[in-house]
Amino acid sequence: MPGAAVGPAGSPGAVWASEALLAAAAFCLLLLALQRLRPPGAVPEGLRRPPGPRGFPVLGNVLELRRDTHLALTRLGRRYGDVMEVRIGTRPVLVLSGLDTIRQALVRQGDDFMGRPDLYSSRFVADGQSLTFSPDSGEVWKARRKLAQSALKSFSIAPSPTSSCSCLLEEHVSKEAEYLVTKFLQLMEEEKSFEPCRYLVVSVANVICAICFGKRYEHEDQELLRLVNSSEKFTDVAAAGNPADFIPLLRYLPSRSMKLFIDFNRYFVGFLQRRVKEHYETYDENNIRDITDSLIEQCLDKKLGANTAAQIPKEKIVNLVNDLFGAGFDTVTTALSWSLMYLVTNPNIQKKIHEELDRTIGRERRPRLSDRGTLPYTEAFILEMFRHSSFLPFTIPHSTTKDTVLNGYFIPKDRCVFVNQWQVNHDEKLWKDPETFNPERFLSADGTRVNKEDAEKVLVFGLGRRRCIGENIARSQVFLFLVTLLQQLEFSVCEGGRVDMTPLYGLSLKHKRCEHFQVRQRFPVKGRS
Ligand code: HEM
Repeated sequence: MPGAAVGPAGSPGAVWASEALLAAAAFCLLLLALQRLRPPGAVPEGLRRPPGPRGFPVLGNVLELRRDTHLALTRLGRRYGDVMEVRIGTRPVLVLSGLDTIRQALVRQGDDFMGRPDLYSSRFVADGQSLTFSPDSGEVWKARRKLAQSALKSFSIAPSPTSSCSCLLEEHVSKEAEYLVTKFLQLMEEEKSFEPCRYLVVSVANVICAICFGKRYEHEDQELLRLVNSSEKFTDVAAAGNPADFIPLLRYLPSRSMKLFIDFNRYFVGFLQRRVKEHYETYDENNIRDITDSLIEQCLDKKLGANTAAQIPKEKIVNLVNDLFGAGFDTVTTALSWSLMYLVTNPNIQKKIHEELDRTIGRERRPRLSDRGTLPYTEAFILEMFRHSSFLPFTIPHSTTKDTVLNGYFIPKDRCVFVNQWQVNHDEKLWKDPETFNPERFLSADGTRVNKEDAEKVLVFGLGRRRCIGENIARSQVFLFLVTLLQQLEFSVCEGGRVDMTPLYGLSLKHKRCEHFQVRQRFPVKGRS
């Protein structure tokens, strides 16, 4: 059309211009749509994929990570940085190190990193309904977490109606710790040496049993012993990096550890179901005895509709007790057993704790939770035990809830994330001589107080949305158990007895049990209040 390219509005030229505009707009829309059709996981322009080691086809980096995964990933992190990607089988896993990077991900970008991956082993925990391990991180998870937190609070910090203790938790722990003192002295008389973990685990389990079920077990109770003494069957398979979680083929091959894991979970659920059934049979709405009763109350209250529990399917309320009981005994027992190992291998440190206890609490009265702020050396010892042992080397695996960016790296939705707590606690940029066990590193120059900033660098309870809900209870328990034991007893290992502190990798790092423990009573017990 001659002359059509120029002309006033309404002329053929104007029609051309608007067609060109339309075409340009359509082209932009098409580009946008194509961008949106970017294959999942593909890196958008201007961003990078996290660096990481090349792996073998099919296996990925599994051979490098097979043993002491926390150490292997710490070594690799030194080379590739705080945001690194490895492959386990064909599945990419994001590994986070460095306190600042972990704080950025779990706290400042907490919503993006609060998911849990759908791992094969998690399907067997609490019949796939676990608050802690299941992939749910939506509204139901939030409501369940809130309910579990409030139940835990009600039955631990609530005042004790029957004793002079400041709260129920203090009452339960004091009772169990006193029992341990008597038991250890009796074992010394009868056998001259003993293995302490077997007794610690029942006492710690009794504290969480009292809170959850209002029940205490004898140390010889076979039903409880079978449960608490086989927890390593759980921690072996639930450890970060278990190949069967990432390489589907392995699920079809016979595996002894997987079979033990499944059996353990079945027994665990059965044990808890029996307790819940007993509670339903004796339930009295005017006498809410423990956490199980209070969860039953929430279930029955659901029809009222206004409370948090209203959003949660009924069966997912009472089985919250699985998570509380499961998380509550192995972790605190492991903390106490590492503490005893550090005490017997560092007698000078034990002596300083004894001196502090004699000076501050004396010998006439029982230690209390309120003594916590008054024993800086003992607090520093506990912090150093958490840091040095880092017995939960990783948090429970996280996953991303949407596409996100961390430190300039693109991280797609549903990426499995390992958070390396061990690396933070042994980072030379944060700690002087990190491999040395030295409680003093947490104390002010005059030794009279714990340096809060240093204490907050120790990473054992996770951070952000998924941070441990039992942290306060756990810290209080470790403190009161230890202080009550150490007020009365001096721990040592009999002559020639070997103490092997090599950590054995799992969800929690354990040490080999030591049969050669001895105790000495520090002073005769008389008329204690
Ligand atoms: C020294 C003892 C303990 C340590 C070191 C510890 C540590 C942890 C860690 C690292 C996590 C995972 C955080 C994450 O994934 O980012 C966690 C989660 C959890 N802990 Fe603890 N914990 C201890 C004791 C307890 C106790 C006594 C209870 C309850 C009675 C408890 C209940 C839980 C629960 C329910 C979760 C799951 C939270 C969620 O997924 O939302 N923990 N804990």
